[in-house]
Amino acid sequence: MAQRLAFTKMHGLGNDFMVVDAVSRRLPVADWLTPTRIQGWADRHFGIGFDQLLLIEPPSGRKADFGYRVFNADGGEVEQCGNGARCFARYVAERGLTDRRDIRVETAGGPIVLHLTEDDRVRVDMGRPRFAPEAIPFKPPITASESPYTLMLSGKPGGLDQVTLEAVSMGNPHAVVQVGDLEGFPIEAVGSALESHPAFPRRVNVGFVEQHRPDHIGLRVFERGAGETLACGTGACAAVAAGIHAGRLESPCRVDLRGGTLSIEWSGREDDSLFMTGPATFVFDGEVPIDPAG
Ligand SMILES: N[C@H](CCC[C@H](N)C(=O)O)C(=O)O
Repeated sequence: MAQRLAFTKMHGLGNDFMVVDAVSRRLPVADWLTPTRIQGWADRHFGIGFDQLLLIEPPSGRKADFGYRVFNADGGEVEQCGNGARCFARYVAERGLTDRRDIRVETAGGPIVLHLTEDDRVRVDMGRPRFAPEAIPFKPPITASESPYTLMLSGKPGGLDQVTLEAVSMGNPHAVVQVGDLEGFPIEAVGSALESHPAFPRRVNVGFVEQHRPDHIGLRVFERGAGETLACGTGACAAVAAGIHAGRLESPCRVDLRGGTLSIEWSGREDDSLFMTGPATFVFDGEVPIDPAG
C-alpha cells in the first residue's frame, strides 16, 4: 500500500502553500521530494494546488530553531519565501513545535527571524536587501552604478521592446519595474519575458509597482517558477527596498497586493534588516499518497 504524506494547506494573502512538517514526522525527505511530484501536487486541477511547497526541517546547528526549504510550483528549489515565512511561524507555534515567540530560521537565502505579534500576524526580520548585481546575478556582469537597468526584450512582449528595472536580492532575485497603471499593464507578457530573460541566469521574480504616495504602493508580482501570484512577500520587500534606496519611498511603507496588504519597514541603511508584517492563514489539513513512481 502506498505511503501517505500529511500536509497542511496555508496561505499568505492568497499566495498559497503545501506545508510539510519534516520535524514531527522525521521524514526521509530525499525519498519523496522530487520535482515531478512537486509539479503534480502543485497542479490546481490534477493535484492539491499551490504556488510553493514549504518544508519544515530541524536546524543544521545551534544557531537556529528550524530549517526552512522552499520549492516553486515548477519543482525548483529556491532561496526564500516571505509569505511562506509567516505561515511557517504560525504553523510551528500552533502545532506545538516551539513555544518561542521569536523563531530563528535558517534558509538557503540567509537567516530570518519570525516574530508572532499579539494579533496573530507575523513580523519577519527578512535580513538585508542587497543591490549588488552579482547578488542577483546578471549576465553579462554589470555594475550597480548602471541602475536602473534597461533590458531589450525580443518579440516585443506586451508591445514593449525594452524595459527599465532595478534589481534587488532578498536572498532570492527580484527585478522591480515602475509602471503608471498596474491594472492595464501587460504583466503576463512582460513578466514572463523578464523571468526567463538571458540576463538572469538563475531567472528572476518580476515586481510591477504603481506608486500612490511615498509610503504607499500597489504591487503585482510575476514570480519565478510560479507565474503571477496574488501576493509575494519577498517581492513586496524588494519593491520597497528599491524605492527607499532610490529615494522614492519612505518607511514604513504600505504595499497593496491583489490578495491584501503588507507593511514593510527598512531604515535604508544597507547593514540594517528589512521587516515585513502581515497575516498567515490555515486552510485545511490533508494527506496525499506517495506513489513509488513519483
Ligand atoms: N517565486 C520565488 C519564491 C517564492 C517567493 C514568494 N512566494 C514570497 O512570498 O516571497 C522565487 O522563485 O524566488
